[in-house]
Amino acid sequence: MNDTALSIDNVDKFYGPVDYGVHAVKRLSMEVKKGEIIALLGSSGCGKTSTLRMIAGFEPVSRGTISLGSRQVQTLPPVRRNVAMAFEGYSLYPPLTVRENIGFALKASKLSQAVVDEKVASIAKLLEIEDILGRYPSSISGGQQQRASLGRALIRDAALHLLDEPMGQLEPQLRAVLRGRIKHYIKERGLTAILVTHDQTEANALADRIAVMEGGVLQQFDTPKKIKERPANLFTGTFVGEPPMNVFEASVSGSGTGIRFGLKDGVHLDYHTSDFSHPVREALLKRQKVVLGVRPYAVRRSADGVTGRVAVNQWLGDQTHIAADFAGGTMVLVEHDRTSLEIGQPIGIRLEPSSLHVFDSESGNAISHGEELA
Ligand SMILES: Nc1ncnc2c1ncn2[C@@H]1O[C@H](COP(=O)(O)OP(=O)(O)OP(=O)(O)O)[C@@H](O)[C@H]1O
Repeated sequence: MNDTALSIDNVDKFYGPVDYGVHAVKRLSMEVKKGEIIALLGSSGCGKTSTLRMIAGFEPVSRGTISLGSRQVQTLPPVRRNVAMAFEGYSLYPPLTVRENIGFALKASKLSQAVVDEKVASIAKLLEIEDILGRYPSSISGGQQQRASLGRALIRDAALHLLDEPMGQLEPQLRAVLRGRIKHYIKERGLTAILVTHDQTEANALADRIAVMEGGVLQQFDTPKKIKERPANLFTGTFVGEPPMNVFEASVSGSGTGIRFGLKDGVHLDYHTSDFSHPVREALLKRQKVVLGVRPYAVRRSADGVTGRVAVNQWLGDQTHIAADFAGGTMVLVEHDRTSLEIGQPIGIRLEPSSLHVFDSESGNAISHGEELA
């Protein structure tokens, strides 16, 4: 049985003439399995909405193919794709009430009015919009319109559900509650969904796999855990994770028993050759320059570490964020206890070899993550 819900194969999107206009999506290829929830994550302008709109059929594909199951759809109009979409701009029908807007999606399904009403009531309860079902779109708030649009998409029994920033207008507490409910709803029904977001918490909480995009290029397509632990390149490493990964340019040199990373301001990080596996050692010593990355949660304070000076010490209620001047840059540490460090105080900073992410200084591609080659 073919369990592929969606295949995107070498897709390019140009706004304006092909090869000369704005190149919004570049040679994108990805496959989504039935029942998966995928997040397209990236900063503004990275091409995620263009990708979603091409899948839905609202934007023509400049090159490449898009298939739903075994059906190529890139030339079909939206109505013939069997795709349900919740838009950023809501696009509810103004002359219909919220109840009619949500139920409208089931018009073609030949369900009895009683069944439609029951389904609408159930999705409205899930989205906490039961009290506005009789109102018209013009008389409800942006957040309510967004939930109505989401309800209209989720109620459908489509091959694919596309959700564009589905909770962008909602308050944080409501977002957190709805995230859980929406995920449960999608999973319970075995729906396949792609959501666009620039919020990594949302992507991590909802998605089975995250597609990280930047500059129209897919940077990495992996589980949230893999993206965090094994970022494919410097972009993904620094984009995903809060606070962001610390990065430092470094030279690499080896002696008989050691590997030395030389950072700015004469700072050296010395490791024993046995701290790295043979393939990692070989890959590192082939280079003269690399970029070292370490997550703030993985930085340790230790008397025998390299000296940094505290520049910021902030207790956030459940964790401390410390920023230290270190090797010509800033090293951020996250600790679980409240610390009493003074500004300007020297601290010893230790980077365990197992927590080091090493990237190629030219391509930005990952070379190793701790013990393992990337
Ligand atoms: N209709 C258009 N005409 C010309 N350029 C466009 C058009 N729509 C988008 N673009 C450009 O294509 C690129 C990708 O835009 P897209 O909307 O897909 O990004 P995005 O990641 O969804 O951003 P956002 O989160 O801000 O919506 C951007 O450079 C954008 O300016």
